[in-house]
Amino acid sequence: HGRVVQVHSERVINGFPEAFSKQARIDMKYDFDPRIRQSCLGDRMSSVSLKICKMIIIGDVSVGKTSLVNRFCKKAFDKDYKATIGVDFEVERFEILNTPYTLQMWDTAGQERFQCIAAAYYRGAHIVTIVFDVSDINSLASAPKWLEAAQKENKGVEDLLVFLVGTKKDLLTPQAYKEVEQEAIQVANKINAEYWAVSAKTNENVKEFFFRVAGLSFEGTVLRELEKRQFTPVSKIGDGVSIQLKKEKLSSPRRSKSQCCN
Ligand SMILES: Nc1nc2c(ncn2[C@@H]2O[C@H](COP(=O)(O)OP(=O)(O)OP(=O)(O)O)[C@@H](O)[C@H]2O)c(=O)[nH]1
Repeated sequence: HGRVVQVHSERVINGFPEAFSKQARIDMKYDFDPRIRQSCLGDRMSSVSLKICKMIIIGDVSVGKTSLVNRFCKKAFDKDYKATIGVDFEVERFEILNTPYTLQMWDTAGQERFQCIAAAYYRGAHIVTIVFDVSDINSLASAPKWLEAAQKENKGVEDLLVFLVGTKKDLLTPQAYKEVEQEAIQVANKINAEYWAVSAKTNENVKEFFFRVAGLSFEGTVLRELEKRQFTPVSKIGDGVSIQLKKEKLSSPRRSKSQCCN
């Protein structure tokens, strides 16, 4: 119990991470839920349960999925394309409102021939990031198909957080980008996703995007935990009593419908 892993100062989140676009955002809030601030900063959340969310990163071949993850996790950009074979895995540890939080990132292959391997890793996702290339409009048109594939492996899960991320923003002029953005926002709204545009090459919006993912998924996790505790007779929020929640193994194949991330 307690904070055993030191989180890098670059991964500390105290303010509520903002959305990229007012026209295609998942929520309309500008701050963490007050109940979350109260319980996290009062240090009542951190010792109780492990907060881990699983994000899958999907999308057409060569749109820039691996580059996006590598820019954030390794601070690197490789201009040469190396196909992802099946799936790659990265972990980032955050500290959000004094509370340790882990984001697992499953970077999957876009190539058709690796699809059946990759799809096996969609299961148990809490966050779905669909990536497209802003300089290739066909890759945007594929977004609904990718979401369907993710939903197929997560049947009955109602609270998937979905992001639609346009990459390679550096390749377009501002005017050309604006035109793509209009279409992307329409697609995002249609599939209930939050829209972002980034460049792994220039690092534009990369950190902001991952912070937003971490912030929103963390909030969802903590709120569910608080709700669950309200139904736990031995302890109420604020009474200072520590309760034991069962930790699930990292490799747990699926969560139940309402127990995301715990
Ligand atoms: N200019 C530019 N090129 C990028 C950007 N992101 C990725 N690329 C390039 O696009 C190509 C494909 O990038 P990857 O990250 O390997 O694409 P991927 O989606 O992971 O590919 P698969 O996993 O095989 O589907 C590489 O040559 C990258 O250098 C970007 O933001 N700007």
